[in-house]
Amino acid sequence: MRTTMLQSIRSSLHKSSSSSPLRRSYSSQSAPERKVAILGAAGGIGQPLSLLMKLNPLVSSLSLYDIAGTPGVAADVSHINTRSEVVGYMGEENLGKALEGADVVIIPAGVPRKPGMTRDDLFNINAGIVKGLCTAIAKYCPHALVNMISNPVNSTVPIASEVFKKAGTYDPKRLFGVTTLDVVRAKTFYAGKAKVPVADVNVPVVGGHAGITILPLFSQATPQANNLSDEEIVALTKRTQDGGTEVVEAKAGKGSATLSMAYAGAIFADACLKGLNGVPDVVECSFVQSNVTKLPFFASKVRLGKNGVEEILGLGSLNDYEKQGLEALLPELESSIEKGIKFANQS
Ligand SMILES: NC(=O)c1ccc[n+]([C@@H]2O[C@H](COP(=O)([O-])OP(=O)(O)OC[C@H]3O[C@@H](n4cnc5c(N)ncnc54)[C@H](O)[C@@H]3O)[C@@H](O)[C@H]2O)c1
Ligand SMILES: O=C(O)C[C@H](O)C(=O)O
Repeated sequence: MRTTMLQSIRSSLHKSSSSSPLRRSYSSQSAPERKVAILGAAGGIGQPLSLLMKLNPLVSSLSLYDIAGTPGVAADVSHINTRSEVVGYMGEENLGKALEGADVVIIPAGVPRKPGMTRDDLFNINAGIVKGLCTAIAKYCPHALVNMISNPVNSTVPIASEVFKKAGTYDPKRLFGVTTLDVVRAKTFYAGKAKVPVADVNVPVVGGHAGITILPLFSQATPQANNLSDEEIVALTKRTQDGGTEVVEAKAGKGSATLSMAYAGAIFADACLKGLNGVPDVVECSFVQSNVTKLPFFASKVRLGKNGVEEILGLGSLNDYEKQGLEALLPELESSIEKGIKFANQS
């Protein structure tokens, strides 16, 4: 029973756009040494994400950093009999050690929403946290792939890019806003409505990670469902855009999505590791520096490789409803990006 459950979690983490025999044998037999650092590891997302990364056989060293609570989380997770060595680091004086040699840094550090708040309401606290952490990344592991989870992602990713530019370490191929939870939600909600097996579903989600900037492209969903009305597609779109708020309200003041986010973060980090390891055809949606629209950052499908972003895939063909959604999201996304850039340069 125990083995079966572990196997199924692992196989879910390892399932991706291509499941060739080459990939299966590669990941299980000859995975190189990889260090993953989680910043904010003792938090609501950080703890289950630490667990999921401990289950990932592509990780050889797991570095858990937070301002408090990491010794306990690290001791706990380290007893799990999987490949990675786990070390917990607590306090700013230990941040450098936590980051040194990291291949992938995942950042879920910062405050979450309460009911009635927007993600942008988190800016005042989280912008400073992200800026500090990215300054340390530039110093201690400038070549790591950075997976930004902290909200507002539409602004924290631009903040990170400016910090790295100032430090002279910016490589746009290595900076990612994690929007995987939007994809996870779109898949779940679509499968439920279209009555198709959820494991077979793919839905690209583009734009950004807040409200209307989250644009699921159900016209490109597979398997294609012909049984959904326009009204149902509108409702699915809105539910995907409001998925975070749905959880915030249900948690009634006790935070935002943590478990589903940890799952989504683990999927995205796994994709980054596979890309680094040379696994072909690893494609995930992510908020990255982009030429897909007139905006400097945009989420779309991205092919991951040995240097991070290998190729930014276009939007594909959009129907009229999606084209309207795209036009509508650009001003809000632009101002969130500008806010992040301005913050990084003035403070
Ligand atoms: N991208 C997404 O899809 C997505 C989804 C869910 C949540 N989030 C965001 O993730 C963030 C974390 O959410 P949570 O529920 O885990 O919050 P949480 O409060 O439970 O945990 C945050 C952790 O960050 C730590 N922290 C604070 N300042 C730090 C610093 N300077 N260095 C290192 N760690 C620090 C805290 O000690 C805490 O353990 C929030 O900003 C939330 O909005 C993003
Ligand atoms: O909604 C939030 O505040 C957290 C996160 O961005 C989410 O989408 O669940």
